[in-house]
Amino acid sequence: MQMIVHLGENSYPITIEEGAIHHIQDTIDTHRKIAIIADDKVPDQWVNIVADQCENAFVLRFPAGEGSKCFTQFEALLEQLADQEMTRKDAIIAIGGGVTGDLSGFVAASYMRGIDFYNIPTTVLSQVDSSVGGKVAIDMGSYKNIVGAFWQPKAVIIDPDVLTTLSSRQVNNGLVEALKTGLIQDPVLVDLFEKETLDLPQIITRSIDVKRKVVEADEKEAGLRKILNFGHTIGHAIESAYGLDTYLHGECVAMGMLFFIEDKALKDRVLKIYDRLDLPKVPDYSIDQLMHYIAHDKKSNRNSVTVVKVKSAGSYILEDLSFDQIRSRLERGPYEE
Ligand SMILES: O=C(O)C(=O)C[C@@H](O)[C@H](O)[C@H](O)COP(=O)(O)O
Repeated sequence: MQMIVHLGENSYPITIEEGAIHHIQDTIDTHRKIAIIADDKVPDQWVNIVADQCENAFVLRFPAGEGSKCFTQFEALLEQLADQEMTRKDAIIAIGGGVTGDLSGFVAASYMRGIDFYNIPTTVLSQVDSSVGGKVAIDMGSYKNIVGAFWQPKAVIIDPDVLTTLSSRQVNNGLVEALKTGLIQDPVLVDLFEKETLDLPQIITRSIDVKRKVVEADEKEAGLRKILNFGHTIGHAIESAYGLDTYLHGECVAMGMLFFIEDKALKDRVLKIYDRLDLPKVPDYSIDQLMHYIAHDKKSNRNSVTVVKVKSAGSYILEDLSFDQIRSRLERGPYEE
């Protein structure tokens, strides 16, 4: 199936289809020089399938992990594009997860002030969320996504078949972003997490459809798009406080959501889903340290931060909380009502 993200001249198609990786020419102009960027954990088989369909491609690998979303890696990739004499007419294809998409997308947004960027997500997290919407970024030290741009891809190709090479931890990590999407916008998506078997293609399709609509309504996060940050205010802070490679992004978002689910029955439901997904418990934390990171959140103002709360599945409340109010939320802890 195909969906279009309607953004005027930045509109693009999203293909969601088993086997889609075998016919990328349907949405990618492959008759030009193409830099394929993937981290070193993306299996060769996926990279080769894509490279073999391009007329003139070269592959750039970088070390897997959040640590690669840094200035050094960003610069190294840009240098390699220049060494390969990439021009403004050429393009980048990212194959991988959220880190690969964020980093390669920011390289694409920056090289010669912007070249075409295509995303072929190969993790659940990137297939349900990060590949769509054009947020591209690197981290600065332990501040997450603090340097970046909005740079929409020209096309996104989602092939659920490529998920077969992922570890179950990676699958579950990604599913958290889909659960997040359900909690803020789509109760049926939440129900899917309680079925006997998890229907991944359906979870992906429903998540991306919500994401597409939110991005169409608010591309640059002036208002509504902030709801996609449910769980991220405290989640990003935990991710930073524990070192960016201790917990996975989705695991931290799961922890962060608990602080702002404001209904006991819903929280119990969500905790059962967390058990099923084998997610880690919220570790001990220093409130001062988390507050330090929260103050640098992109949703922060001078003394407050916009947070997303959920009282019933499929609906959100956007609220400005003072730092003191956030502090008392942290004092109460994630498991209290
Ligand atoms: O696309 C968005 O908008 C999101 O907020 C999706 C988030 O799940 C994603 O993790 C995003 O990268 C975080 O955004 P940030 O603005 O807090 O860096």
